[in-house]
Amino acid sequence: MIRLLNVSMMPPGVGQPVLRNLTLTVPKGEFRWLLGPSGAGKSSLLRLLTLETRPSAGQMDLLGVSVSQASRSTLRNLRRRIGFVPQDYRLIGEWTVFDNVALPLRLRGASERDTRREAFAVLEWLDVVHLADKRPGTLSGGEQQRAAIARALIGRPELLLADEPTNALEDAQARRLLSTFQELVDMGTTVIVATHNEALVREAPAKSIDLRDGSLADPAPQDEPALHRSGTL
Ligand SMILES: Nc1ncnc2c1ncn2[C@@H]1O[C@H](COP(=O)(O)OP(=O)(O)OP(=O)(O)O)[C@@H](O)[C@H]1O
Repeated sequence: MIRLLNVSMMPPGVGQPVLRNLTLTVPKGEFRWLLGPSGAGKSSLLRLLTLETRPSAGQMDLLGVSVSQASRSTLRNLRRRIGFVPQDYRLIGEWTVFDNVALPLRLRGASERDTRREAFAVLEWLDVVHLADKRPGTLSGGEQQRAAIARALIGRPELLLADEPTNALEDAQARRLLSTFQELVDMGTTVIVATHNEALVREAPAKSIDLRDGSLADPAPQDEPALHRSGTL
């Protein structure tokens, strides 16, 4: 469950908030599109939800943790429960795809045996297992994007956040990614996907968080109960 109550966010050195007074709830195991024109605040909201930045006002509860009151170690544990696919992938160029994907588990001190098993499982899931030994710089944009998605999924996150995860994918791959999101939702994962891809949104209609100029375009629907907890997005 994600709950924001009157949350604003003002980056340091910026005179005005880039997110204003957001109040919204996303129940566990639900999917939301994160929509809005360029500059509306989608990436800023994802940065809040990945705990890269903190609210400057308001209250944010993520996966049962009240973020403003949480200790450093609580936040560190919370971060491990969140998977993020950044817009720019952030793959480490000197490492193989396998090592990039394995990183979250290695940071947690998982055994090499478990790490290999999980890494190959997510690489297969994302259809990039044949690229395990390649370096990101030798891959196409779509391949790098799928590797970044595999890295976000390796820890079996309870919350998956993705920033434009289909912008380098061909239509068939984007559709396939939609079914991966559906599988995650069916497993109880909360999934939030920022996108400009209107065709994709039409293909998988679901509730959305609509931002305009740092605020919710239409605050009311966020408070309505979920219509679909399973089945199609
Ligand atoms: N750290 C920062 N310092 C200054 N301004 C910022 C900062 N972060 C975001 N902004 C501003 O906040 C606004 C929202 O930016 P954000 O990147 O969240 O929008 P977006 O909806 O993700 O846009 P796009 O679809 O183009 O990626 C923009 O006007 C941006 O310039």
